[in-house]
Amino acid sequence: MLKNNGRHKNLHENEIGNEFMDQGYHGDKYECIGQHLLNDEDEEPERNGEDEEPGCDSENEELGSNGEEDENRKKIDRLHPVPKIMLALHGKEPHDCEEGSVAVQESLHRLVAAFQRRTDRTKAAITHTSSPDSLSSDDSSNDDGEHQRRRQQRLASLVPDISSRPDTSWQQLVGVSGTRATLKRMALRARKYLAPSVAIEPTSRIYLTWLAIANACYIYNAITIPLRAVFSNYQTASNWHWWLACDCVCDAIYALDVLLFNFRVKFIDNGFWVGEPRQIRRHYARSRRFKLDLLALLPLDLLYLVVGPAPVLRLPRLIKIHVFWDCFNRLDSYLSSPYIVRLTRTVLYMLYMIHLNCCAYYGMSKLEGIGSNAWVFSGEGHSYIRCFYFATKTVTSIGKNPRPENDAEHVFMTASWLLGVFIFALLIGQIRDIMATATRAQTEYRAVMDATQNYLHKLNLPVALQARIKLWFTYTWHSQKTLNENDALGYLPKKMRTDVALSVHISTLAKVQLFQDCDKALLRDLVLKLQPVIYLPGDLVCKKGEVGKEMYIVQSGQVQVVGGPDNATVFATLGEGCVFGEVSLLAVGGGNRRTADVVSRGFSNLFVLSKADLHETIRDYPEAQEILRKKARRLLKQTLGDVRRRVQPEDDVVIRERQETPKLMRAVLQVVRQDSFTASVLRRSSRSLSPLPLNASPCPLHSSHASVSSLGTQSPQSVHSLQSPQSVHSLQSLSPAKPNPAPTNASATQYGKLLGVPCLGCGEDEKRLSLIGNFPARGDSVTKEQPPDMQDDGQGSFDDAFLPDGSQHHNTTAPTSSLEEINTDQNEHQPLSKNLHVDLDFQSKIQAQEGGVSLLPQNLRALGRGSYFDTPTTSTNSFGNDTETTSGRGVTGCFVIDVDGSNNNHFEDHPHMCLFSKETDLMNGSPESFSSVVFGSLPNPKVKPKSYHK
Ligand SMILES: Nc1ncnc2c1ncn2[C@@H]1O[C@@H]2COP(=O)(O)O[C@H]2[C@H]1O
Repeated sequence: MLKNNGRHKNLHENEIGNEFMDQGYHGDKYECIGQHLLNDEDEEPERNGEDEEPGCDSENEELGSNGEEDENRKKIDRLHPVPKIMLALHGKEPHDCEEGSVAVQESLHRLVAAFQRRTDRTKAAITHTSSPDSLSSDDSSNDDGEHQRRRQQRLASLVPDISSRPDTSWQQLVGVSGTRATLKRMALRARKYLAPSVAIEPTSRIYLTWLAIANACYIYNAITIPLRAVFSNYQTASNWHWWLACDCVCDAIYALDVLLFNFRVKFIDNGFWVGEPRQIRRHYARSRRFKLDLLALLPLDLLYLVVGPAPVLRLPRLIKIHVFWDCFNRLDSYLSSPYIVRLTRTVLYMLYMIHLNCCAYYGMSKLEGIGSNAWVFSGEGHSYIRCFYFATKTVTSIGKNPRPENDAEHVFMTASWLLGVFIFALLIGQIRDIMATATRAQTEYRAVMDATQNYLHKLNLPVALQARIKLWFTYTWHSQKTLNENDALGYLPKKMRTDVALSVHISTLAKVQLFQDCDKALLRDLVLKLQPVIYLPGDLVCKKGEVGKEMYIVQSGQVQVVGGPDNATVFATLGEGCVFGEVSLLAVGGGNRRTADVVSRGFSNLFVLSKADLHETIRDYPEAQEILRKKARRLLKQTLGDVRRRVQPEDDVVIRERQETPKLMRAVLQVVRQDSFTASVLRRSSRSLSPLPLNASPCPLHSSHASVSSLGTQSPQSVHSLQSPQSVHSLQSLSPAKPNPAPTNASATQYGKLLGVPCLGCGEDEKRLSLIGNFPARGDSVTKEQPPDMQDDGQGSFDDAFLPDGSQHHNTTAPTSSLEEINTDQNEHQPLSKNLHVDLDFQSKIQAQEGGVSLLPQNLRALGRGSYFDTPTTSTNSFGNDTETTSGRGVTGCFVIDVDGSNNNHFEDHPHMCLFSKETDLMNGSPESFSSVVFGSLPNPKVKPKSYHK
């Protein structure tokens, strides 16, 4: 039992020792824990004195201090009693296990003693190296209590640092200099690597470092052995012990290479890395390399004792040439510029050949006698330099050498020239190849760029465009050193290409919200489909209205989402990791058109993802679809919001000042009967005339339904005050930019006709349109910037084109029409009021229709032509599925359009819009043909549709 206890003790001691030795910093952590434990006690003033006894600094004294050890033991007993569970596990009662617990406690006591010893050393080191003021106080002060407390505090304040900054605190705590600490760390690491049971990775840095060391020894031997053997003036009796020392070091490294490294280097067997030490040893012992290594270590140098210091005896050391090759091969694959490694190796070969030739020449000269004839070395100057010069001229065949005079000299020269012709030429060729490979990408880039420029030149393209193309080439080359990144990875298996692409672009892709929120597999699926593209400053990446076929991720640089006149309004600036172009790709707005222009701000590197690739991939990831859609909807909403917010302040004017009533209207007013309905309508519709009192109207219809008001000079407040069911409602102007032109003759005629509409077309049972607007000039637009169907609900409803408060969705281009609504029904008014703001971008709608997106039929359906124009019409309405006969050719026509997008053409249920066309029919005519567009509602919502189809 006692023996066992002793074994336990040793075991624990060893463990503790190993822990400290192996773990370096961790050991310090334990110190801190120990210190912590002790600090609790140290806080008590009466104990301070004990801790700071002079004996604490001395290891031996401390160990020998039984009193303190007992004290520690008590502390441990208090803090760490032997756990009952341990006793239970051993099936013993506490009193039965006294001996066992003694062993454990012994170990713990030793552990604590070791902790405390080191802690005290550390404390001493810290206080010793602390600031001068603390030092001075050390010297001067005798009131230890205060000083010790401060030291305790300082020490305690270091504890968190110890855990957070292993390296520096480690150095601080052990009080060693940086170099010593580094050396110690390296030694620990080397020890870890060189532990007998540890296999070494052949690609590890430590093995590569070792190979470089062994290679240096090989090069030393390769150069010095022939040199010392031939040039007798290099190794002399006075310096040969230095050579001997160097030789011994190299031999030791050779031996270590065999024993420490080659017996531990992993190898591949049957496609598996073998790391089992016994197998590695067996494998190396059976290898050819082991035999060569042993041969290289042949201790012929021992013959020095017999024949004296003859460097030739070291020739076997040159057998280890595989170390040289191995080292360069590994460096080749390890370094980022392998060409430098290859070039170095080839140049070394060449220099070594010249070196050997030089030694041979000097050797021959020595044999024949220095300066004995014109061919041999004359003995003048530095022997090695002169011989090296001769050898260089001979091997490269470029120098004029002295003529050989005997057979041996002829043989020597012939061999040298052959060496030069074959081997040297080969090496020079190799250098050329290495250089060509190193610069191949650049050569190809130049060739492509030159060819492109020639072609552009031939095409006679504008110089500016040519310059941009050149700029693109230059920037692309300089930023990624290739014109097509994917080319370089073409030979790799797909999985590996994915890994490469992921690791290359991970910094960007990690910022893409989509990839963060979705299945990680989505990223892998998509990454190879991302095509890198570079855009130059000002390049248009997406054009509003174009069909979206790709979406983009910003890799670097910035792009701007712009809109408004001259693209002057920036909706958003998108940087690295941002995704754009997905709105049209996912048809979130109901169409596949780009909703905004996107411009590259500077040089931008983008990833492009085609529609097909996106759909193919996210088909399997419904959550990704949802995220993209949500984001697209949000963007769409935001863009619309931006458009609305950024409209010119003038556009916000709901009611503008009335313009003067045209003369023609006044003339008409004069000729019609003043108490007629026409006169009443004209007055109400006029810009400046006061309407007659409503009850003066002879028309029963209007007396009961229409409350017409001249709103020309009313303030918005007054408009609101008029909003009774029988009142006229708001007047909207979409056109601040252009004043309403005075009607031309033609339009004046129309205008006149229009003004006469209610009475001309009005039968007793027929209701009329009582809305009159100003005529915009031909070709003027009354459009909105945003097609109404591109709303975020994806349904394309017109209602979504309006702000929640029903305020106007303003045109930012050049709206011109001033509209006036006369409504008789408050309930009717509300939706109509909205509809007055409807975006009527006919041009874009018709384009959209041509592009295959049926926006128009869904939202604008001509339901009928007004009967108040006398121009015959012949065409048939073909909006949507509606087959009603409507519309017509001719000068003008009135179309009542259902604008609520419900495809419901019942007048009773829906507000309507009246649209006047000057020429041709609405559907077949070009958008420019609309000379005027006015909006309005029916005075009587219960009117029958057929009333309008006369
Ligand atoms: N307000 C905005 N903020 C950020 N991006 C936008 C905004 N509006 C539009 N976009 C992006 O610009 C893109 C233009 O093309 P898409 O309509 O396909 O998709 C659009 C969105 O991705």
